[in-house]
Amino acid sequence: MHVVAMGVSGSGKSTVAEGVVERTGWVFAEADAFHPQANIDKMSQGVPLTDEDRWPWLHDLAAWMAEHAARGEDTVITCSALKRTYRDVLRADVAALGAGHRVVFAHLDGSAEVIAERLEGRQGHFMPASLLQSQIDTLEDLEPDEDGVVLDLTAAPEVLVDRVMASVATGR
Ligand SMILES: Nc1ncnc2c1ncn2[C@@H]1O[C@H](COP(=O)(O)OP(=O)(O)OP(=O)(O)O)[C@@H](O)[C@H]1O
Ligand SMILES: O=C(O)[C@H](O)[C@@H](O)[C@H](O)[C@H](O)CO
Repeated sequence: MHVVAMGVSGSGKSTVAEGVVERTGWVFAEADAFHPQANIDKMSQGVPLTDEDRWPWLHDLAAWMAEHAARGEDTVITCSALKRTYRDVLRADVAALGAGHRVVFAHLDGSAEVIAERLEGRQGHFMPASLLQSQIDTLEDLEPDEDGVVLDLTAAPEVLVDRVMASVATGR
């Protein structure tokens, strides 16, 4: 089982992913830790990443999940995973290991206003609130054939973790 907490910057991915890790003890990674410094510098300067900036990063994350999957370990990651094609990359390496391995996306979804307030209240993070609009413009919702769940990001973190665990428990 591999859970990807997805959504735009400030949507609550880290909060939910950490809650899932507390409950399950699954191996955890923040996608931000996989960005090359050039990507972090770009975002810090308020410049949105391009597809070209994101592909190697997404492939590294997919490989990381599959390495753990191959050892029989479950994982939880945070990753914006904004486009369908990005999620296709994230799923691919684990899927190649065969049936029985799942990558479940948990999309933290909500209004720009609530997210902007959260970003403005947050200290010490490289991602400026000014990039929120480009994140929203880039976001493609989960499609019906994708294994995942859409969550209302205004719910309490414990409720969000309950929903993720319920969708993980449901076979696909
Ligand atoms: N369910 C929630 N209810 C209320 N506040 C929340 C909730 N989830 C997260 N927050 C707050 O919103 C802010 C952003 O959350 P968080 O860092 O988890 O988002 P993120 O999607 O991981 O952001 P980024 O992608 O920029 O790292 C934090 O200050 C966090 O405490
Ligand atoms: O795809 C992207 O543009 C990036 O992943 C961003 O979403 C940030 O890394 C993240 O949201 C900040 O923590």
